[in-house]
Amino acid sequence: MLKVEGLTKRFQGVVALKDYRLTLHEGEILGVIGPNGAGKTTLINLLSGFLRPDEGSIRFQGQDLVRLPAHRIPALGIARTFQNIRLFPSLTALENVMVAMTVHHPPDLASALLGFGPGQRRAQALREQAMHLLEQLGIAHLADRPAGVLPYGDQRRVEIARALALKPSLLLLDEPTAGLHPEESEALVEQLRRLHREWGMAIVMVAHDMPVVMRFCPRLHVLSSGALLAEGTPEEIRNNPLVLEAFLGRPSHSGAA
Ligand SMILES: Nc1ncnc2c1ncn2[C@@H]1O[C@H](COP(=O)(O)OP(=O)(O)OP(=O)(O)O)[C@@H](O)[C@H]1O
Repeated sequence: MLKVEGLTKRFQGVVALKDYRLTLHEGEILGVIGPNGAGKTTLINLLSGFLRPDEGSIRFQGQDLVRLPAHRIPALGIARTFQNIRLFPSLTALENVMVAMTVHHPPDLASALLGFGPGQRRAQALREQAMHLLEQLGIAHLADRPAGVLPYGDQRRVEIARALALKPSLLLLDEPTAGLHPEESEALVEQLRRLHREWGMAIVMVAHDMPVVMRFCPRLHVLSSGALLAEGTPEEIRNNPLVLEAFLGRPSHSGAA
């Protein structure tokens, strides 16, 4: 469903991503790991259309994403979350999810969703779908609370519910467990696993949290200084000397643990 070739992005003198390639199949889960500044968020920004590459191609279900205007990408079924959560803080959790649904619906419904204009019956159906998404993430009881006052972990869940409201076939998660306690991370990963089983969307998850990535992702890419350093199963990555060196910042044969 996704084929990326030769993807390169520079910021002034910095090469944030260079010559990156990826083939992702329907329903596949890929974890992307790497030290700080390795290019992980840049990759998510490129795949979601937030950034344009300097070189390379991104083909998603046969379409060339690089040539499409960024605002058309969510409607194709690519949804993302952000490392630093970006919700509308004064809208309720439910409203945050409903706003995302307007991507697939015409403006009259968008206004109905927000409480005015025609299309109120369809709006009611979508309200129920949004509620169902909050239920699946275990936060239905928070539907009417302003998103900005929710605990961090619940804001992450609202963000994931909002991404799912796009009915994505590709979900891009940027550090979904950042800032969560280990038990919270565990619970969120369990919910993601269930959602993946039910929905079957492909997922690219960028994360620092090794236990989470290793448990959730059957296949990993390791980025280092913008380059694809290694790929493989969690087991292969764990035993790869290049990866140890990139993470520890010294040769793995130095005897350092
Ligand atoms: N908008 C930007 N302007 C200038 N440089 C940038 C910009 N975005 C990223 N960079 C640089 O590109 C490189 C890759 O950054 P990126 O945020 O993709 O890394 P990362 O792997 O996500 O890091 P972290 O784990 O710290 O979030 C870094 O050197 C970063 O400073």
